[in-house]
Amino acid sequence: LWTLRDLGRNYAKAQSIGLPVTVRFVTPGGPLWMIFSPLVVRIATYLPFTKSFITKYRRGWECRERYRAHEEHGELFTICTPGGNYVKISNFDVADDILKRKDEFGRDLEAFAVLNIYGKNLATTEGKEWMRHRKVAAVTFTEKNAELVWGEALKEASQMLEYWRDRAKKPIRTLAQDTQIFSLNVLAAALFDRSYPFEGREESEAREQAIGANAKNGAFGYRESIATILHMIVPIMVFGEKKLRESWWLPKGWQKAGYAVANFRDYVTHLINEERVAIAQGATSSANLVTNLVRACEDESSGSLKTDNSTGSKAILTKDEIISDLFVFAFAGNDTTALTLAYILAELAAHPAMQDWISEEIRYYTRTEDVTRWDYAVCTKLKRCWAVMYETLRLSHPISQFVKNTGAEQRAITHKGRTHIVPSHTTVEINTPSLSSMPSHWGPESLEWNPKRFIKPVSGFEDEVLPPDTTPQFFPWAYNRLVCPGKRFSQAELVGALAALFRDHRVEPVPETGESMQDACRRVKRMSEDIEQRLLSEIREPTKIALRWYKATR
Ligand code: HEM
Repeated sequence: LWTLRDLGRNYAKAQSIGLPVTVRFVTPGGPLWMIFSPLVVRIATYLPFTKSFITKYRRGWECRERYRAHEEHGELFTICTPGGNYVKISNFDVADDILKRKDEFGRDLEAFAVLNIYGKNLATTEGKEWMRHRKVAAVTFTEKNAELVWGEALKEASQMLEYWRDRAKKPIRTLAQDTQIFSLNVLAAALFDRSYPFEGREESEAREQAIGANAKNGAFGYRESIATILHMIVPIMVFGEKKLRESWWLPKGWQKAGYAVANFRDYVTHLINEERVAIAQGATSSANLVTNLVRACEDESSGSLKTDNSTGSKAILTKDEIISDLFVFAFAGNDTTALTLAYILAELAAHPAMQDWISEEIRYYTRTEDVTRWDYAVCTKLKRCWAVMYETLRLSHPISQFVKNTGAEQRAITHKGRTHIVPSHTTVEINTPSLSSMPSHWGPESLEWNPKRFIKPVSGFEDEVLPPDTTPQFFPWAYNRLVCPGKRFSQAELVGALAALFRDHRVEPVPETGESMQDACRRVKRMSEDIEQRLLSEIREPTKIALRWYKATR
């Protein structure tokens, strides 16, 4: 009854906006629904007449429906739920207007509170506080750092390929978990300058058992800590670090998460102190993110080193804020890139001709198969690899919605000459899967995965033209003030991975019994675009994609 009362109230508010209204009986971001919806939806798949329920209620429906929901309800419409109203936007001008009015359509800080494990940071602040973090982030992600990422991505991807060819269980069904290990290792190098050899999940479990798994030490301490934190972020938020560590009655894995939080803090604190001493001694250092972040803060301070947590008069970030920002870089930078790489590889497996198309270009710019000799300058030359990355993000993006909130006041939105007043505390979501698939903008074949749409062929590789990576009509990394600080980082990582994997090798789906290769490709394409939203949007059943890597013959 309570739910129905809230739904009734919200319906009245939704109608006042003057946009078409559609009702959902559960709140998509409600914690209970987040936990139980996969189970509820799975049960529904076994029942008759549930197709429409599954289409609307399975989390991440926006990624599967793409522009079709807006075709049915209009470019702007309101979803009314018991927990609040959601205005969905699929119009470039309105989206642009909302993104520009950052102070009016701010972040839903409550939804982001989960990232405050180490205190407030770039992703969980607004206004002046956000500007302070943002200013430091802007000088932290340097081209030198992207170069470091490029080198590590090449190395890790070559090792991952070796694993897939020689050591992994065949056929390979671990695409999603392997790309996560890849991305975690690249992140370790970029953040801390620590290089880890690629190893499959089973290999690392065997190694852990051999050395006696302990979250507090071991050569892989940092990497395991961050992986554990990312995996257990919800229990960490609910119970807190101390309770997780001290509650014997909680599952062992949860206790381990408590130690992982402390472990990451100790590790980073140690590195920050080391860096501050290096600065005091005038030593030059590497371009990793810890170094860059600490140096950016020290440059702004009076020069006096602070090993305590005081802000002083000039230092821009305290030590805790530096730790929290580094954590959020790891959080924002790991799964986004890992999931994107999984999408890319699945799409490429389903489109063999595109593998040849990018390989041709990679071979043109790399004269040797020794990846350690591939200069960072090669990265921006591989336009076809960039096009593959763009096209995949266009159709399958790990962050499907730009979620904004009207905050304490009502806000006006103008659409096609009509002004709509959106009440206070209403969520406004820019629906990118719809914007990036509308046939009116992308053409009648908007749902086809075709990277060539991003390349203007002229004559020869050197003259091919690639559009910018962010415009108001295509913004996988957001744009203007909100642009992702890790944009270059992720581009170097993804293009590096593609170059190392596809120069001399190809991947193909392993057909099921009685299935032709063509049908297997179609199935893999379908599965790679069957997306479900967990924390981010990801392939719903990645283990059902079976792959095989082989050396290309020429
Ligand atoms: C394919 C990979 C990636 C994609 C598609 C991506 C996309 C985005 C987008 C769209 C936003 C804006 C979100 C919003 O305003 O609601 C964002 C923000 C952010 N991204 Fe990325 N990102 C990627 C990789 C990375 C990496 C590798 C890092 C860091 C190592 C990173 C760090 C961040 C941070 C810290 C923010 C928040 C910025 C702020 O609040 O000012 N991202 N990203």
